[in-house]
Amino acid sequence: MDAVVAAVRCRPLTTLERDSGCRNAIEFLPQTNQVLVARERAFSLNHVYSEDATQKEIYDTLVDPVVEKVMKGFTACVMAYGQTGSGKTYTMGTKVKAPTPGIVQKALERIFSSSGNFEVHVSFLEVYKEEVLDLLSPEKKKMHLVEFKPVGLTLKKTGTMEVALSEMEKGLKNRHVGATNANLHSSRSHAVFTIHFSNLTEDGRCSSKLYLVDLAGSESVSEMSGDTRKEGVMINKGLLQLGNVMSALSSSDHVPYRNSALTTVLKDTLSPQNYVVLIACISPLETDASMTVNSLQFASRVRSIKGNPEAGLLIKQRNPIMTPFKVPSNFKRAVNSTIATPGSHGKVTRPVLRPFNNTFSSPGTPRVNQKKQENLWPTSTPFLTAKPLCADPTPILKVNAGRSVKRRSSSEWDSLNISSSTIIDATATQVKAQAEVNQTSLVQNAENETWLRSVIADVIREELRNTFLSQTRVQDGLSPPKQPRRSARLSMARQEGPSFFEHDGNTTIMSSSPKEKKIVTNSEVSQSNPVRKSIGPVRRSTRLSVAPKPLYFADSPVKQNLKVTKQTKKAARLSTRLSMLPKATSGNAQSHMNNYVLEILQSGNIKKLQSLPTIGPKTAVIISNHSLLHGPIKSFKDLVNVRGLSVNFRKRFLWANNIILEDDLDETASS
Ligand SMILES: Nc1ncnc2c1ncn2[C@@H]1O[C@H](COP(=O)(O)OP(=O)(O)OP(=O)(O)O)[C@@H](O)[C@H]1O
Repeated sequence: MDAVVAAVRCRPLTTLERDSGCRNAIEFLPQTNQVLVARERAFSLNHVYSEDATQKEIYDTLVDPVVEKVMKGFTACVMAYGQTGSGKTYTMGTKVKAPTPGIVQKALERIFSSSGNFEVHVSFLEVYKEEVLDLLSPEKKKMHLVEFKPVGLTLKKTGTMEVALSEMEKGLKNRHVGATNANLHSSRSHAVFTIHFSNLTEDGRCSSKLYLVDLAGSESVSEMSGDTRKEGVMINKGLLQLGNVMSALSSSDHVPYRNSALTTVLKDTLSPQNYVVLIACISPLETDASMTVNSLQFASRVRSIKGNPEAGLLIKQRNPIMTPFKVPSNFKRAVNSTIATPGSHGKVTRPVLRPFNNTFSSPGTPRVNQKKQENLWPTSTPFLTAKPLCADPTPILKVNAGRSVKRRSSSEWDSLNISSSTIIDATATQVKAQAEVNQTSLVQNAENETWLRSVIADVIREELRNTFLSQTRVQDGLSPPKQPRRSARLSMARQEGPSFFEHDGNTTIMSSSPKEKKIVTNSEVSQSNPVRKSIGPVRRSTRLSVAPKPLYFADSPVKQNLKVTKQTKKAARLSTRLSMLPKATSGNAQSHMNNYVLEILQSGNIKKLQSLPTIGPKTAVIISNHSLLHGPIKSFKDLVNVRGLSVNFRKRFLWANNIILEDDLDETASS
């Protein structure tokens, strides 16, 4: 059987739809596994099921082979995708008291009817507004994702099919359901019911999982308002990212699993090394043809993924000890959120020094609750860490890479003249720079540990001095000196110039300000501090952070304050696009301009359409699908009739493209 299978199932017309004269716009060509939408667009998939197909037929031909594979140790996923009200929940059977047993019920029946020594656990979660909720926990707790896995997800051991189904029904009562235009009981979240199967053989335990996913319906949010609209936006976001993951899997690109909660949760299973079955559920209505085309495009994309689960299983068997490095979940979260650099979502793998907690957090990263961080440090972590110095007078310096944690003895600290616990806020840019410079080399070179200690001791001494001075001021009845804010301190440091040293191989420039720059040779440096000799060149980011402001800012004071926001970027893009379009100066030129834009609209070419302002990839697809199904757009007025575009789209489009219509002028004049 194929590793990745894409199928389509069409629901029948309801009695109401038939009575109101709706026509079926879908035709099936079962011999060639093709489906034809509105007699215009044909899609070829692995299986096609017309409205007459039964639940049993779908399970037997599509899902049963996958369940067999799961019982042999493979991981698999069966997903129902489609617009709202197209029959996803019906097909999967994820409904309380489902009228006909769906895929979930039949898969459980198949598993529990098999003989052998095995264990089954089930879990049930939903992704609602980008949050992952455990449906089997009584309080429906929100879960955090660590290493792509929801931490603390409830697993229920089930010995019979009835118990497993009752667990699912319990979870379904917790699921978010609401009414939409298309469905009175519409699922407003993506539901993931997972069967964890463990085969207890003589050789040991062989575990696998079957993910049964009832996705929320893709929908056009332009006709929605309030909370439903917000839900719709989130649903579409998850589905869009799912589409991106599928595209990346089919083209062997980087797979952006982390871009949404849904794809993060499904990361384990959405891989060419697993079995994936996608059922695109479609509506037969002519009015839904555009959404149907979208669903079938998604299914075609999935179909093009080439998988090899046999190889995946081989890898799994060859590497049985793949247990990941385990650290407390909240520890990982704390560390990841603190040291992440802006724009990066990846796990931090390099050693990181954080001697002064929160002081040098990078812009945009949330600060971590200091109380929470206490006692979170495991004895062996891949991070080089120093415990926040504020709470403890004997800071712990942990240096990893196989070394044990070293705690400074009290006599050592006495020799540093540190007498009491002090709140240390590392005000010196020097420490940040030195710490960053030595992040890597510190781990590799044990000598540097001594140097780091001396740096920290320097700062502690400095801070003690400041504290002492401020205390004296208080005793003398004076208010303590105010500490400038971190941003102010950084900018002051930048203006002063490098307050640290630069290293260029032979010489080291040491200076406290640009005025008193002193160049010393390496030998001098090593005499004064033998450890510094082994320090590598200063990182570029560090040099930039301490460098004086660029000179060209001096000539243009306005530039200095200019913030590049999203809006300014967008405005700049828009003006560039506009400048590329021909300018309408006279009446003749205006009509020329109108025709030019209309021609692009009529072309229905997605790439060309996107060259017009206000048309992005999504709008381009909507217009292109409209042209395919209803013929090319005849005039700008037709934009109002394109399903999926917002009410104000035409107005915005005309304005942005410099289009002035005579009718509009007449209207404006009369009003
Ligand atoms: N193949 C089918 N045969 C008979 N009835 C069907 C079929 N598919 C769907 N239906 C009916 O259509 C209605 C909508 O189906 P369902 O709730 O499964 O849609 P959905 O895609 O899950 O919608 P949503 O995304 O809003 O949750 C239900 O009343 C269901 O019974």
